[in-house]
Amino acid sequence: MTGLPILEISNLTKSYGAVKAVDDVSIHVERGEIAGLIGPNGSGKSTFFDCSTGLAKPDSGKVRLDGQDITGWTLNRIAREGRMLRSFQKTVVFKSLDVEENLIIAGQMFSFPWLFSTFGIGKLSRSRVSGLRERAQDLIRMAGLWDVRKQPAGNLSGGQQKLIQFASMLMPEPKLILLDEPMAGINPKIIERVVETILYANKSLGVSFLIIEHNIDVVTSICRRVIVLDQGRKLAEGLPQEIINDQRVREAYLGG
Ligand SMILES: Nc1ncnc2c1ncn2[C@@H]1O[C@H](COP(=O)(O)OP(=O)(O)OP(=O)(O)O)[C@@H](O)[C@H]1O
Repeated sequence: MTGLPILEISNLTKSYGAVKAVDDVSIHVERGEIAGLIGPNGSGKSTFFDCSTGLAKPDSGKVRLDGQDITGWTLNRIAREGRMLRSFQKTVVFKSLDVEENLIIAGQMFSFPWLFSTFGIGKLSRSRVSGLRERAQDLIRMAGLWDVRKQPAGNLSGGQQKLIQFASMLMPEPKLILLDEPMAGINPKIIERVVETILYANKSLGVSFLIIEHNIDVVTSICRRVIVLDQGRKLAEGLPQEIINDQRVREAYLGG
């Protein structure tokens, strides 16, 4: 992992009234890396994501994606032009559409946003859908959802819906994904599957990741480097093993 970082954020600051949610934080994500962002509740992790992905405007600081200054770009522009996507803590799927349709729609929204319907009749529409369907089916197999691919997403478990959401994010071939607590509220079997899917996307599809996660076992097993926030400031940064042995991190977050 050499060369320019895929994501470089410098001196990011964001206040809400008197609360300094993020206070002069600088971090980077190397190309091809899975990095973790951890810290206690209210330490500024989601605000940091919001300001990095165009959802909130930072008070100051710079965001560079692949060497390009994207500070001030909207969430949409960052997703489409920058190919940096983010997830939210709440899972969002099209509940009445089946798994395969969910993924095809996700690909459609990015590749052909000017066309109203993916599933409309017509030759162009059919060839467009067949390309998207092929990619969708590869991702569905990889996410372990093959047997339920024709079921409405709303009939599946919360964990399976998370997998659908994650696989949908891979449809537009992103360079970098920011995941906000991907393991929250899902059972250990699905956690294993989400981990495998992240590792597949990283190794086989070349997607870099920055992941907010409270499950420390997951963080230490998949992240190459971990950054710790506390009260809006960067408390520590290093290899997972260094981080879990760091006394400051233990006191602020890991429980002494
Ligand atoms: N929209 C907002 N308006 C006012 N205060 C906010 C807003 N968003 C966040 N905050 C405050 O900013 C601080 C950081 O919150 P943030 O949600 O970024 O932390 P977090 O580390 O993501 O927490 P958690 O792990 O609970 O999701 C908190 O004090 C929070 O109350």
